[in-house]
Amino acid sequence: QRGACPIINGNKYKPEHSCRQTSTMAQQIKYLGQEEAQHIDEELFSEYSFSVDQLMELAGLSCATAVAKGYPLASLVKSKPTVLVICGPGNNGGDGLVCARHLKLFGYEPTVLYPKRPNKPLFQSLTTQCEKMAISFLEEMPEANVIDEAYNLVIDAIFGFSFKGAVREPFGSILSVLKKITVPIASVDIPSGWDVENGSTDGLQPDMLISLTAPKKAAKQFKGRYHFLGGRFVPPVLEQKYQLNLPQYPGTDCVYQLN
Ligand SMILES: NC(=O)C1=CN([C@@H]2O[C@H](COP(=O)(O)OP(=O)(O)OC[C@H]3O[C@@H](n4cnc5c(N)ncnc54)[C@H](OP(=O)(O)O)[C@@H]3O)[C@@H](O)[C@H]2O)[C@H](O)CC1
Ligand SMILES: [K+]
Repeated sequence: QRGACPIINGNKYKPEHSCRQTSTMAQQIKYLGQEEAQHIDEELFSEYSFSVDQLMELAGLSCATAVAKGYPLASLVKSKPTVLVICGPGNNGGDGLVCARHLKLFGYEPTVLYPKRPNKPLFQSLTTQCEKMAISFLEEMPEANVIDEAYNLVIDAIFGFSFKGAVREPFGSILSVLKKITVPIASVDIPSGWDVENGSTDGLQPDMLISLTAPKKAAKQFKGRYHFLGGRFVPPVLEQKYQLNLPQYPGTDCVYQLN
């Protein structure tokens, strides 16, 4: 069923409808602006009483699942199933730590670069969980040729929907290296360094994008091979309030392939 119909009829999608039938009444999935994404996030915590770590766990699991679908273990070209996970200073970085842990459980060999660590219990716990699962942490960003030789792919969990302005160090240098690598990049929620609404013409060009909750406007500029939707935690009332028109996730899957 997945991808059979490009027009999505929110949670009222019925498989027996043909595309011709649904196109008259269906609406496309919504692409969120920066403020709207932040409002939804805030509402999930305040009105709906979710905790950050609950949603981060589901977001990170979605990312690991999308990676496993796009880059199955059997398809990897290096002798070991190595993955470099680069984590930023906010919740996007937290998603990356959760993703690394699930990738390890899925049989990958993740290594984490986490150069700016917030002094908060949540991020310290996520770091400890990774360390206790024998996931190693790098001290510094490797050169582009080293990444190409050592890793099958890179997970970009540096910045998400709160990114604004010119990139500050050390992330400017990290992004410059990422622009030079040839192994695929999978970006969590937004390709890091992209304007959340307008994208970027000379920024990263990830091979995979995993949009969380709903795609952000920048995702319209995404030209990579795989666009997944993840973060299957939105209560229907909230979805309706913001008219997200989310697709029906297949069965019990935590990701939906948009293209
Ligand atoms: N509802 C959901 O879908 C959920 C999504 N999750 C993930 O959370 C991120 C958004 O997380 P947030 O913490 O709000 O923000 P970011 O991770 O995008 O980044 C904030 C940090 O980045 C620093 N920052 C911002 N701009 C720059 C810049 N130009 N240069 C360098 N650093 C920058 C910022 O630093 P400040 O000094 O400005 O504070 C922050 O440290 C979302 O995208 C999802 O991935 C949740 O996991 C679950 C719910
Ligand atoms: K990102």
